[in-house]
Amino acid sequence: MNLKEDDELCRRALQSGTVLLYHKLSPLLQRTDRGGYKLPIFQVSVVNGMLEKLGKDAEVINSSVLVGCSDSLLAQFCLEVAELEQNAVEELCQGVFTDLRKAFFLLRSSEVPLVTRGQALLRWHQTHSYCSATGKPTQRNQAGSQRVCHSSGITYYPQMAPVVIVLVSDGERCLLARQPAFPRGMYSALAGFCDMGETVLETLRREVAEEVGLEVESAQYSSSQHWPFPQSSLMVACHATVSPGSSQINLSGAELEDARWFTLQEVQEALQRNSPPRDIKGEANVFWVPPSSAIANQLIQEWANQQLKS
Ligand SMILES: NC(=O)C1=CN([C@@H]2O[C@H](COP(=O)(O)OP(=O)(O)OC[C@H]3O[C@@H](n4cnc5c(N)ncnc54)[C@H](O)[C@@H]3O)[C@@H](O)[C@H]2O)C=CC1
Ligand SMILES: [Mg+2]
Repeated sequence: MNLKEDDELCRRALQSGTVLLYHKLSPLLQRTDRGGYKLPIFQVSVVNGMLEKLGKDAEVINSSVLVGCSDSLLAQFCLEVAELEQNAVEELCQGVFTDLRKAFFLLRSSEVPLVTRGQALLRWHQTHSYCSATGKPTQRNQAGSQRVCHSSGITYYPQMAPVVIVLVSDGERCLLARQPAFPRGMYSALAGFCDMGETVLETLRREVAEEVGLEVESAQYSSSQHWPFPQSSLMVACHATVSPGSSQINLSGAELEDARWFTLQEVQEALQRNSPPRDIKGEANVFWVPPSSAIANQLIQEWANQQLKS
């Protein structure tokens, strides 16, 4: 917390901290010996060395934004290097800048929260460099935890839009749906943004009614997750039930391409597949679910475990 409030302290923490690199909001990933990918976290001295080799001003490092603190209490920062030559950075850092949606599937679940938080903060800075009241430039503090317009006195803080994501069950089956933009074969839980002033339960009931025409009987909170798409959301994950007698799906609006009830067996098979399945080529109809780093996967796992118990 002190690092957010105290510019000088934060500047010092940066000198001994670690940095994640992004190029136009795509994080740098490195290949592992086992053919997978990992998220490299660089010592600031390494990034400074890289800047020097590229003939860049050492001041660039000061535009890093504080993302968090490691288990060993080292401050962690993220840095947008869009002004540097992408290939040159990739070569020097032995990595590849990778679209975040792809990185989601490539990284371990434990690496995902950090990489998404970094991108969300960098994106927020890029889109809040002007005051929406005066149109004048805003100034960030050293940590990048706020921006101030000195003309209007308004302080801006990074924002998240609340979203409810809900796995609906009729007791025997669970309801999963797909949007046209989803990768082929992938189905997920229903989701929707909270309207201004709504409670989580009101959003949940409205979204289920709007998207699939069902009336929720009961609902229960499960957990939450930060989600970087399309801007920055706080996903509030819930389970809900509908009465088995009123489970007729009625797709409405253009948002969903399909919504279906899936049995426990179908869901278990999907959970065991890779996300996305490697053998997807030619198999247009193979059903799979979001990867374990997505909260939808966690809801589906919880539902399957609950069904197995009962
Ligand atoms: N983490 C996960 O496992 C999953 C995450 N999601 C995410 O949940 C979010 C919401 O799901 P949707 O079904 O798309 O929402 P939705 O059902 O509310 O429909 C999206 C529409 O809502 C409107 N909207 C209202 N407030 C908005 C805001 N603050 N930002 C953007 N659009 C807003 C827009 O017109 C947009 O086209 C998406 O960002 C999606 O990526 C969805 C499924 C799984
Ligand atoms: Mg939706």
